[in-house]
Amino acid sequence: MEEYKTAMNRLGRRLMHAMLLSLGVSEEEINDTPFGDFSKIKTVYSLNSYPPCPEADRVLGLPPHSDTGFVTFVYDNGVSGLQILRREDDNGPTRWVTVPVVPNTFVVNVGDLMQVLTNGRFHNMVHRAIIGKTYHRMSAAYFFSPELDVKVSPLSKLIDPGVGPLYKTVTWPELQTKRSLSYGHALDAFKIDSN
Ligand SMILES: O=C(O)CCC(=O)C(=O)O
Ligand SMILES: [Fe+2]
Repeated sequence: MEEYKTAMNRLGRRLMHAMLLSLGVSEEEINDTPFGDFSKIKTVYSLNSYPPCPEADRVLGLPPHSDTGFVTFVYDNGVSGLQILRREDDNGPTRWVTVPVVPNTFVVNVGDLMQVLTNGRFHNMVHRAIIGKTYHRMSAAYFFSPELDVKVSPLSKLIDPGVGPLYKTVTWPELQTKRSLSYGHALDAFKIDSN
């Protein structure tokens, strides 16, 4: 387990760095944040079990939500069931799309705090888990979030000078509290109105 944790942390760090570098944030600026070297990152590992149900259409495995941290890696046992909410676009109205199962890969969910950190450049992903009629699905989610005392705000490089930050400074527990009140819309409370 320790070995797995070390490997996952290395992967999470590489991913977060790659995401920020892709937006033009320098390695130096990333290392200036309280989680650049990952010393202030908190990880949570959660195992989910979704047994089959004859009336699968009438139940949900996990209700719609966005993860509140930075990023989440999801690994499953090869049974599909994770769905993401696609917003209305040229291909159709707002709809649930099943994430295809690709063996030996992780699905990465972008969480609320990544949206804050990148000032909305990366967007959180609303998702849910459905239940199958026949197969038992299991998944393992590895969450990367800041330590409880870390204040997250948009990186200055990603703030448009004419507009200012789109989100207030927030800690993970503050976001979690809002989440329990308005499931799936926790971030709304921390948006800065540009008017
Ligand atoms: O089981 C899944 O695929 C999703 C799990 C998930 O969204 C969560 O644990 O937050
Ligand atoms: Fe989730």
